[in-house]
Amino acid sequence: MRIEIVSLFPEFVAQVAGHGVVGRAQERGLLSLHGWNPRDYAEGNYRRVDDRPFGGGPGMVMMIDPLRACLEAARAADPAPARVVYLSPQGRPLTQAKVRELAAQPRLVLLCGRYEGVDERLLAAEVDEEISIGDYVLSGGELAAAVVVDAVARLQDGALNDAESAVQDSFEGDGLLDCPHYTRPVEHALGEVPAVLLSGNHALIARWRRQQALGRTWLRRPDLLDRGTLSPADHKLLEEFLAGAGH
Ligand SMILES: Nc1nonc1C(=O)N[C@@H]1CC[C@H](O)C1
Repeated sequence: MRIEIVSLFPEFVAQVAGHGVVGRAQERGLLSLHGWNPRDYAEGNYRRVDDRPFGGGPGMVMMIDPLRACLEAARAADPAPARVVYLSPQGRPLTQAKVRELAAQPRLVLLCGRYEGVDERLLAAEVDEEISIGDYVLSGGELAAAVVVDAVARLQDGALNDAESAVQDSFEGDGLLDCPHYTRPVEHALGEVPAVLLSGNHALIARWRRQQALGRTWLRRPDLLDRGTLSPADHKLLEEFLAGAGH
């Protein structure tokens, strides 16, 4: 998979996304990141990329032509069809389902805004979809792009040493939150490890983990739990969990 990063700070994303799983995915040739800076495509002595907003108001807006020329160069860099994504609070929320959809694309162009944002005419002409990583305002879209790169990279075949961990992660598969995790030492001043995890009984361990995932989702993110789609076994596990938790 190839990802073009269109940004006034293109090296930013490569630095943030160059470690761990994402760095390894790049080393394994599963993913390549390519930075493109609209300032390299701006005209004039000052290579202007932004200007004041029509209608007045604070801040600056990114201009059409440097971005348009930059996007054209990024598209032309590879024959694979590219999905152009603009990161912005006005976008649809990034979910694991959306990550899976993006991870299946041969190529992505991630457009990172700065200042107040981008001239709407450029967005209408060039962008396939807007995506938000959350309901807050960042100083630039680069961190959001790095989030997309990380989430997409780990889903590339061969990126994770233990493919199972991608399935067990929160939101994978059934959309539940992840169960709690423990590791050595068994005894610690901060508490003990649940005995079931030391039992060696894999069926009981799987049951406990499923019950914890259901219970934690119900307690922390009930919006993710559509009880109507739960199996009878899951209903029973959840009821048992809630009874034990005094709910
Ligand atoms: N939340 C978000 N999810 O994706 N991007 C953002 C975000 O805050 N972007 C900034 C808004 C103005 C500046 O141009 C960049």
